Amino acid sequence: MAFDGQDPHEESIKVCCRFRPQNQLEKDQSGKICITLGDDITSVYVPNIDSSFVFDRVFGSEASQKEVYDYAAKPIINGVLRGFNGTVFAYGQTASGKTHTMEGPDIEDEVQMGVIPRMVWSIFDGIDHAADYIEFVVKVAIVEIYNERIRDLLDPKKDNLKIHEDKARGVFIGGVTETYVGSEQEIFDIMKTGKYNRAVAETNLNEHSSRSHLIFMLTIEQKNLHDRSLKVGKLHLVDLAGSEKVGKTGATGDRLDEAKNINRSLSALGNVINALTDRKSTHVPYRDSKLSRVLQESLGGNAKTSLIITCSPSYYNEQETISTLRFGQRAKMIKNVVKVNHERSVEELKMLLQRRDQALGDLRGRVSLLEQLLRSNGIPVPEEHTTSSSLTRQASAPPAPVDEAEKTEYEDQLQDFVAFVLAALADILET
Ligand SMILES: Nc1ncnc2c1ncn2[C@@H]1O[C@H](COP(=O)(O)OP(=O)(O)OP(=O)(O)O)[C@@H](O)[C@H]1O
Repeated sequence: MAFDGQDPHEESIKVCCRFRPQNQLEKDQSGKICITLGDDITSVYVPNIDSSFVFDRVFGSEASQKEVYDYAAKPIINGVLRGFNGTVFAYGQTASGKTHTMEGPDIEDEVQMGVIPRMVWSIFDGIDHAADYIEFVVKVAIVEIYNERIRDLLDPKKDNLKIHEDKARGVFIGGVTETYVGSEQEIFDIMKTGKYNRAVAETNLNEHSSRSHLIFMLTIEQKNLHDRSLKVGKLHLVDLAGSEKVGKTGATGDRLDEAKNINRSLSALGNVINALTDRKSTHVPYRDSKLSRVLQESLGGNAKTSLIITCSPSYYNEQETISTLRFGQRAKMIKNVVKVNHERSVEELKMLLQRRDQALGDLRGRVSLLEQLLRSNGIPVPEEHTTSSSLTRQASAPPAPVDEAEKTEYEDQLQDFVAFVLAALADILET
């Protein structure tokens, strides 16, 4: 495995906190604010619990979509274009601004568009500016996790997809529809299809968009046409379900089950984060929920990850805001180990074999030339040899290679043999 000159290295998760403006309900409740933002743009103080929380960046309610994207998501997208895995996810209570941040109120409006549409523009911009010997393939998939089932939003009949893991691909969702895309507009159309399929389920199965986790997955393969090497970057953009406590929702019956499932997957996510940041913990419970399993590489694994926690500034939602801030603070301690996913393509391997065969041919030619020289000087040419040490005692012709695995050994022996003949010739010249 090659790493594009960059060895695997540790990288902390980047955690940003975004406060939205107060909504009408909050203004009607009293309009009181429960937080004070620090002048340093990285801290937020909660007077009621006399605690400060420090993040990589804290965005106030006036922060633009572009500012949030440029700081929290763009570096991750650039990483994916260099062959790293990347994840941007939004966590916060219902109506705190997760969807506003990830999608935005209008995915085609330049000012209002959120992280996902901005990412689409960045990716195609990156592709347009890449060297012309790099060939790109971009694939998109969209799923939601609802009541512990993974549903394919590009083919809703697939409503219980399974998670698999193997050495080459890491953790992945088996059988998910991956659509090849060649332009920004194609991705926007796919996003609309996904949104439509999600909305159809909504009318059938209660209103659930804020109760399911939405995962937008994008894979970028880039083939270098010069050396045939292949890099694969995977991007996960995640809009989580609301994180509020079950009690506050006033849910009963099916809704209560739903709320418990959301809580279960979010608390499983919290447990994973706790285990990753607790030195005493030896087991990370990724398998306790579909969500934590899908995000396995993003938390403590091979991915550049950015978490955007979204909060209400209102006194009315203070408890949820504090719990979100604590979640973010804990996540900030996670260290991932990231590396470029540099895979060997079949063409690259064929080319390397071809080069080695050529080098072997060159060596053989050199050997027969040297043998002729030996013979013309009346020196007997050794018949067979096995190791370099036996060469010094009894020179011999190298054995024919049996298979590819033996070629390297054969090559070494040829080189030893050439060295031996050169030494013999040097002796002749001296005498
Ligand atoms: N930073 C912001 N600036 C202006 N309006 C915002 C901001 N964040 C959120 N809003 C508004 O607040 C409302 C709720 O936001 P949003 O739907 O994004 O919440 P959510 O966290 O995704 O909720 P859910 O968990 O239900 O999906 C929306 O009307 C949205 O436009």
